[in-house]
Amino acid sequence: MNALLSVKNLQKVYPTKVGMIKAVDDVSFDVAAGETVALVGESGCGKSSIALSLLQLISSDGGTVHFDGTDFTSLSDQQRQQFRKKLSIVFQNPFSSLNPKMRVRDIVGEPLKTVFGLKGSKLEERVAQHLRDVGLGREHLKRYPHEFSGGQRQRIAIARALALEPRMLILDEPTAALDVSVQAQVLNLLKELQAKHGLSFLFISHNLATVNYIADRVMVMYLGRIVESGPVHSIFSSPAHPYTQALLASIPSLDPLKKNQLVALSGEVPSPLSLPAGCAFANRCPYASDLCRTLRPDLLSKSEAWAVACHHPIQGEED
Ligand SMILES: Nc1ncnc2c1ncn2[C@@H]1O[C@H](COP(=O)(O)OP(=O)(O)OP(=O)(O)O)[C@@H](O)[C@H]1O
Repeated sequence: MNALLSVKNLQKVYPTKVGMIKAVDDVSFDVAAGETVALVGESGCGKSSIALSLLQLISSDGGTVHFDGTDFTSLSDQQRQQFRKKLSIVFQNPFSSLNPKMRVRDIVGEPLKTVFGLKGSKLEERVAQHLRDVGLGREHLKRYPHEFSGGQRQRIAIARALALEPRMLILDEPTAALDVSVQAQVLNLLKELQAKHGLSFLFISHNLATVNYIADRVMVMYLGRIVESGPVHSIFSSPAHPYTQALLASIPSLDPLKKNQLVALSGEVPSPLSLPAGCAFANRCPYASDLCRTLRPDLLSKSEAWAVACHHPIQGEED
């Protein structure tokens, strides 16, 4: 696979008054051009820390992030600004991510002005074109964010992210704050835009039904580490990691039109301040052995595109 984004051994540690939190621990993955890779896991497992470290919006504490062949972590701030054009982010909450004092024309136009130097009618034309791409019209140019619904605001955020003509979008729970019917419309819009512009997506979500609908591959995270990764259709029909199995069992349906947020699994999640020596999932795992409690399993290939970090992976029909 020819990777557009290649992350190797990424680390992110937060020093706190009571100790160090390893939010991202030795995470490696690739995203190919045009591919959608999803990152799922319970709250606090480190998904946002990965997204922010990829863009170096927070500094990472180890590892490399190559985008289009260049190591993002070794660039100067100025060089990084250039690169952020190619790798953009859309945040979860369209109510807080858009400046309430700016008109849509300026929200979408600002990056076009500062980066491409557009002004006057050329700028207005380009903004109108980006708005059209996300299903909004010229009549919206002069309006402020509070005049729009949640779904429309997320469309504006997407138009802004696409204004710089990036090759990849990081989508951090892009539909979580929206009504279910609107979620489906935004997901379909993202798919359309992906096909039109050949975009890659890193799609961060709590919602497995949404992931099933939009992603090619999925990475399941638990306490800072990837515990299973591979094609969505394989993993969702026959999960190999007991944690993935438990996540899938906790949702009633893989229909993206149903509200399918992850529910809390039984058993206590270990404190990120003092992780156990062995597998971090062992205390919640029905299959855990003494080996699991003492030796942390590595993420090993199960088949060409499928990897799992478990001493006792669940055997599926394909095995
Ligand atoms: N600025 C910070 N200072 C200290 N700890 C932090 C900070 N940001 C995140 N953490 C901790 O790092 C861990 C990973 O958090 P992160 O927000 O990346 O997880 P997440 O999977 O994105 O969660 P959510 O789905 O709730 O957004 C958590 O234990 C969290 O409490």
